[in-house]
Formats: sequence, C-alpha cells, structure tokens
Amino acid sequence: MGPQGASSYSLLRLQDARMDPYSGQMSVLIIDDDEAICKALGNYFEDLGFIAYQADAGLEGLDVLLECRPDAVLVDLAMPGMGGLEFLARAREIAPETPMIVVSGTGHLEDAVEASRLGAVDYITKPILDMAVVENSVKRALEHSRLKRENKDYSERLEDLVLTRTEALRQRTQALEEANAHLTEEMTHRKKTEEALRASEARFRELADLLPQTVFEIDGPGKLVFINKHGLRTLGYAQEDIERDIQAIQMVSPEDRKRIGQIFSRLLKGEVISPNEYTALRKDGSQFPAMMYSSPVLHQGRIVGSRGVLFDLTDLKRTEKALRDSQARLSAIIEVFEGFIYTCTQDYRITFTNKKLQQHLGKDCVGELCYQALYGQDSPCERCAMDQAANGETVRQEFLGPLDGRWYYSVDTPVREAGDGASCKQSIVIDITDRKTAEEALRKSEAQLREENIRLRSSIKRSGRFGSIIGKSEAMEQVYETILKAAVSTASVIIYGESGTGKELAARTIHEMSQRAQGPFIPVHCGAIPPNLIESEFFGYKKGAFTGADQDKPGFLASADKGTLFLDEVGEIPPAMQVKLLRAIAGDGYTPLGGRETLYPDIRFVAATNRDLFDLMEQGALREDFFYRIHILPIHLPPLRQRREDIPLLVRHFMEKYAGDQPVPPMPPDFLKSLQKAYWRGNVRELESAVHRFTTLRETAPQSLADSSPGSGAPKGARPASPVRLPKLLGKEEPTLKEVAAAAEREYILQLLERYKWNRSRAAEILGVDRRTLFRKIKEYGL
Ligand SMILES: Nc1ncnc2c1ncn2[C@@H]1O[C@H](COP(=O)(O)OP(=O)(O)OP(=O)(O)O)[C@@H](O)[C@H]1O
Repeated sequence: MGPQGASSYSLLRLQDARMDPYSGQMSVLIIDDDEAICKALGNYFEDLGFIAYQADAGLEGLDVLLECRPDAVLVDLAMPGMGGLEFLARAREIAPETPMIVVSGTGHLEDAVEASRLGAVDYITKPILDMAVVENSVKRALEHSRLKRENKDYSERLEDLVLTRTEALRQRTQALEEANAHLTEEMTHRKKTEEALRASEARFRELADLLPQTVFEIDGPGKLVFINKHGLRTLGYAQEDIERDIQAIQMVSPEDRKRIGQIFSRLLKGEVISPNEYTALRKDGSQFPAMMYSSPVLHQGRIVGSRGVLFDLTDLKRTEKALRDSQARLSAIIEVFEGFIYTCTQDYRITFTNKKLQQHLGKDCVGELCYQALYGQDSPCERCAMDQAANGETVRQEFLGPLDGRWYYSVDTPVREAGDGASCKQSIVIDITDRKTAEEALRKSEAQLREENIRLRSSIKRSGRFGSIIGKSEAMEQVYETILKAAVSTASVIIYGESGTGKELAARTIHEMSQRAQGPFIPVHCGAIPPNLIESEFFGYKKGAFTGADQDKPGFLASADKGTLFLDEVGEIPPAMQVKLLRAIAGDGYTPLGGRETLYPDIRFVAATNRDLFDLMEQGALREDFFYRIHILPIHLPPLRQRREDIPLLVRHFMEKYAGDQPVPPMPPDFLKSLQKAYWRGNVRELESAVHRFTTLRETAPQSLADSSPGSGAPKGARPASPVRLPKLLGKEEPTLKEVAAAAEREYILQLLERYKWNRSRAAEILGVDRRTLFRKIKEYGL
C-alpha cells in the first residue's frame, strides 16, 4: 500500500491546538497490518487536515518514513515480517526526531517498556475506542517534537550566538587594546610635541626680546598673548603691565581694531595677508604710524593664532614728508627759477623744459632735438656734455649762446632713472651776461686800481706818508702793504711792535681805510683796566647790576658795534676774560652784567702787543684758543732804530705839529744827526717827545742820545732826575695847583721813562705804582 493523499485538515484547528504555528500541512504515517484500523486512522487524520500515509508492514513503513518524512508515526507492534519494536529500532536511526506512537493490541508491559526505550513517545492500546485519544497523543507528540526541535534550534542558535558574540567581543577587546596602545603612544607623542613647542615658544620669545622691532603674538580670538621688550618700550608699557593683564594692552587705535579683527579672521582661514598700515597706540594715548606684518601660527596643522612685527613708521613718514616737501620746494624752485632747465635723452631728444625756457622759446620743445631747438645748430654742440653725463660726470662750463650772443653758465648732470643707468642728461643754464660784464668792468677797475696803487706808492715815496703814518723806509712800505690787505679783509688783525712804534696809529689807519670807517674806533688799553672791572668795562652793565650801578652803562663791545675794537696790550687780558671775549669774537654774543639779553655786536677786532705772545702762552697767561682767534693777520712794526732813514721825516712832521701856527724853529746843525744816532727805545713816541721838548723848550739833548752807541740796548745806571721845568711846559702864566701837579707828574714820569729806556716795569717800581697805573698815566699824558 502506497502513501495516500490526505483529506483537508483544518489549519485553524491546528493553530487552536497550538500544534503548528507555521503554515504547511502536517503528515502522519500509520503502520498497521489491520487495514481497517489503518483506514480508520487515515481517514480520521485526513479529516483533521493531515496527510495520512499508510503502510501495512514495518519494512514498508521504513520506506515511507525515508521517502516522505512524516511529522509523526503511529505504529502497531504485532505485524508480520518486521514488527513494531524492530521498526522503532530502525526508524530511530533514520529519523530520530520524528515522534513515534505505538498503537498495540497486546497490552504487554514489557512491550510498552521496550517501545519507550526505543524512543516511542506514547503507547495506545487497541481497540481504539475513542479516536480523540489517538488524535491527542499525536498532537502531544507533534507539540513535543516541535518543542524539542525548537529547543534544539534555539540551543543551536544560542550556541551560534554565543560563539558569534564571543568572537565579536574578542575582536572588540582586541581593537580596544590596540586603540588604547595607539592612544598611549599618541599621548606620549603629543606630550613630547607640546614640550618641544613650549621650548621653541620660549626660544622664540627670548629671540624676539633681542630684536629692535616690535614683535607680538595673537591667539585665535584676536587677543594679545605676547609682546617683546622693544614693543613694550615703543608702546610705553612696563613689564608689570604685561604681568598684570597683557590683554589690556591695545596696540592700535580703536578705529583700526575692527580692521585687525577682520584681518585675523582671514588669517585664521589661512589667507596670506600683505602688510598693512595702522595707527599704533601708546599707553599714554598718543599715536604713531606703523606697518604690521602678520603670519599664521600653526599648531598640529591647525592655525591657532598669528605672529607679527610692527614697524614704527614715524621716521619713514617724516622722511617721506620731508621728501615730499623738498620735492614740492624743488618744483616751486624750478617754477620760479630764473634760469633754464631741460632734460634730454642720449639721442638729444628734449624730455622736459621748465617754464622759463618755454617762455623763452615760445613752446615746450619736448621731443625736439636739443641742439636744434635750443641752439639753432645742425649737429650736437661741440661743448655738449652728453658723453660725460653718460659716464656719470657733472660738467660745469661757461659758453657764449650761438643764437643770442649772450653768456651762459651751464651745469650738466646725469639723470639717473630707476634701473637703466644714465639714461639722460639734465642741464641748468643761467644767463651770466651781467656777471660777465661786471667781471669785465672789475678787471678794468682792478687794472685801474693797480695803476692807482703804483701812483700811491710813488706818492708815498715822494711824501713819505701813508694816511697819518710817516715813513718811507722799505720796512714801513711793507707795513703799508699789510695794512692795505687788512683794510679790505674782515679777519682779526694783530699788530706786533715795541712801545711807541705806532701800533695804535696803524690800527686806526686800518679802521679808516676799511668799510667800517664810518663806524666807531674804540681803543682799549687792556693793561690799564683793573682785573675786577674788566668784565663790566667790556660788556657794560645794567642799572642795579651791583652797588653803584645806578644807570645802564654800555661796555666797549657795545660802543664798538659796527666799528673797530682795538685791544692794545692784549696779553694783559686775564684768561677768564679771554674765554668770554673769545665767545663774543666767535659770534656767540655776550650778556651785559645784570642783563638777560644776549647781544651780538658787529665788531672788527684789531689787537696789539709789545710782548711775546708765545711766551705768554707758555706761561699760561694767554689761552691758546684765544691766541689763534686773534692771530690771523699779523703786522710787524719795526722799531725806529731799524728805520733811521724815517727820522728826518718824522722830526719834520713833529716840528710842524708842535710849532702850530708859529714858524718851525731852525734846527741846530748837530741836532738832527744826534737824533738819528739815538737808540730810541721809546721809538717814535720818544722821538716825538724829544722834538716836542725841542720845539717848546729848545732842549736838544734827548735821553736816548746817552745810549746812541751802536748795539747799545740797556740803560747804564740811574741818574738823578733833572729839576722839573713847570711853567714853560704848562704854557700858562698862572696855572692852577692841580695843573701844576699834573704837569710835574707828567714831566717826572717822562724823565724816568727816558732814563730807564722806557722800561715801564722799572719806572713803575721807582714811582711806587703798579704797571697798570703807569700805563694809564702814559696814555693820559700822551707820553
Ligand atoms: N710812523 C709814525 N708817524 C707818525 N706818528 C707816529 C708814528 N709812529 C708813532 N707815532 C706817534 O707816536 C705816538 C705813539 O704811537 P702809538 O701810541 O701808536 O704807539 P704804540 O705802539 O701803540 O705804543 P704803546 O705800545 O706804548 O701803546 C703817537 O703820538 C703816534 O702818533
């Protein structure tokens, strides 16, 4: 009997019976040699919706089991051939999971036990009185089998799950360990990097502190985090300000702060920012122009801030302004410049002409050939300085304009244009016709002057007089030459000569021949001024400057303004006064005693001395700087004994002078001879005195005659003074007592001076007065 198709089985019933939650028809194999039972059971289960397979023997049952794989098996025990127990044993091998239910008519307990041992899940005895018993048993068996299957599946799935999860866990643990190791390595690396970064930051800041520019660092949000020492100083902050609150330091003006913010955000995006100009701000609120260069600061590939340098542009701006100003001035000068200015290229093309030249030519001539447009030539001018200009030389020359016959002075300079060397020449041309004419006139007048000079010399030769100076000896002619030179110069003059040689006379002549002749000539006898008064005498004083200063008094410097100050006996000025005088001579001015204002007089200084100034310098009595300031134009007046040929002229001159309106008295025959032989230690002054005495007293024995032997130079012992001859000297019948005393004093001083060969120190000693007092008396009495 083959498997038979089952009648429809209610799925709903199956689901109600919770036998099979999944879709699909259940099947049951019924094995029984009793056909009726087999059929009844088959029909019954087919009615239930099962597919019912039927077999009438054990062996056939095994085949169906193998082929159809029923969900449950109902098997009889006692069957011909293979019995139920053997089937169970064999079936357990083929389909161990399929539930087997025994339906037997024997009812032996041993069979039931054996069937159970062989895997039967239930044991139903025949006759089957209620098919529902079989149905329930099958359903239970199917449920059990399902549960078992499910359990097995679940166990298997669980195992798989555990295995999968365990593997996943292992992998995750391994990944975590690896990640941990990586992280640790990363952290170490980062730590090292950060340490290196900190060290390099510190080095950067140390270096930045050495730079002479403002170096700063700003973080991402735009806040100052570092500024070097120079920056602090430039912005007027102190180290404490940084320590207190570095972010309070504002480097730029409030208006520029916004701009900076925008620039930093661009910088943070990695943009390259070109340098910008800002108005930098100092702590005290003052501002200055500055240029800022910024570059991004990278940390691990990320821009975290910026670093920059701030340059103070004050000097640059000032220079730029000065340059602009000077350019403007230059343009203004070019605009009003009275000469011609033009530039041209190396192929003689005009590139620029100034207004003056344009007016002169009636057009600008730019682009035209210079030699044609300016000089009316067919080829470059012979004097053209183009080649020299190309070599970087400046050429100055005078030339006669070929078109107008006027004289010009030109300065040709190379014009260097950026990059291409001496690409063209600039010429400045000035009309010098007037100067040339004046020069010509000057040359003519010089020639006339020379002629005049010659005439003057020959007139000196004839008359033996140069201004008020008498003498025509060669030595004196040389003196006149130097006086003339001194008269046309403004340099300081120093006159050397023994006492009485005419130093003051020479100084006065210089003054009278100079351009200052209309100004005052102030002689100062420095040796006669008491040291304590010297400053007030020279500088003058203001009312109230000291006790007794009851009104302003101008000093010698004020009196000599626009004239000549003659410093006689210059070596007698004390060194302290020399310093002050030096300043005044050098143009630094002076201040009167008790005054506030510095005065700058316009004075020509002429000094004189009968002493050796080098000796005085060595002794420390004369400052070197003072000496070199006054010793510029020296004049040496020769002593009278070295120009005896001038004596007759001088005698004649003085005799006329002292005779006044009276006729010149006749001179005894030997008198002139004796005068020419005398030593004349007191020089012209002494000679003048002798002639004076002769004219008034008819005295013919000058003291110097005593030393007339040639080579004699020193007094030969003192002799008693002659009685004083007063009444005649006074020229007055009844002089006052004061006049008599003064005349006696004058006469006695003169006698002493003559006796001691004008040795004033000796005379002062005998007179019991100091040298200054004696100097004063000599001047006072005109000795
Ligand atoms: N060459 C001269 N011709 C005419 N007079 C002269 C000449 N030299 C000197 N004298 C007269 O001699 C006198 C003295 O001259 P002066 O005072 O110029 O001499 P000094 O060298 O300045 O003397 P000291 O050094 O003593 O001041 C004056 O009266 C002056 O007129």
